[in-house]
Amino acid sequence: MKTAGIVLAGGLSSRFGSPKAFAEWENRYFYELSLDALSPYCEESIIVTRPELVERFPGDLNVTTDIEPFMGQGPIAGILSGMEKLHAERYIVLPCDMPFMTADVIGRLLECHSSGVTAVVLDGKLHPLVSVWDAAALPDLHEALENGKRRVMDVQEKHGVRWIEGELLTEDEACRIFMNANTLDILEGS
Ligand SMILES: Nc1nc2c(ncn2[C@@H]2O[C@H](COP(=O)(O)OP(=O)(O)OP(=O)(O)O)[C@@H](O)[C@H]2O)c(=O)[nH]1
Repeated sequence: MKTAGIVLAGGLSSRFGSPKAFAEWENRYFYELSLDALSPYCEESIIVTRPELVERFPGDLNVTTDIEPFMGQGPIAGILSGMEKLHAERYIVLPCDMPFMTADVIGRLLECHSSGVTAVVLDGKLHPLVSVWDAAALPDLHEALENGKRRVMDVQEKHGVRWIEGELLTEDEACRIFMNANTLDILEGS
């Protein structure tokens, strides 16, 4: 079964103040850290970003933009666009703003996935973007966006999302690994 990775790297990064894909942690760009976490499990990965950022990525990477007419319509547009442009039977999706995500956690998430959609909940907080999707969800992503619905979770629920909780990682790990670097302050405090 072909598994592909999708790194969500669009959006405005308005809280962060500069494109989060090119924020750095220990001399690695965030997008590189996401690709590192995905690479052991994905034959190929694709980065879905804003048009003006495409040229900033190295030419040997698979980089694309949200498809029209859903450009910039949130993470759901990035997931749909990644699936449209890179064909696979299942996808591991990661936002580019979780720089401490590990390949080990992604491996455990994948092990928990059987069919439909699998995503993460930790301490009652949902992380719908850290997720595994069967390609069968693609028509429903389309339909949602065509109807102006942008909530990723609505599509996940339609596919009987399995929320993975304690089996994925310990409480100590969770806090840091699932840290969303939405602001520079959060990153600087790490
Ligand atoms: N491809 C794509 N990715 C997106 C889009 N909007 C957000 N993302 C990505 O989805 C993840 C979560 O994004 P958010 O933090 O909610 O939004 P953001 O636009 O990055 O940041 P803010 O402007 O501060 O809300 C990040 O990895 C973003 O890069 C979009 O319209 N298209």
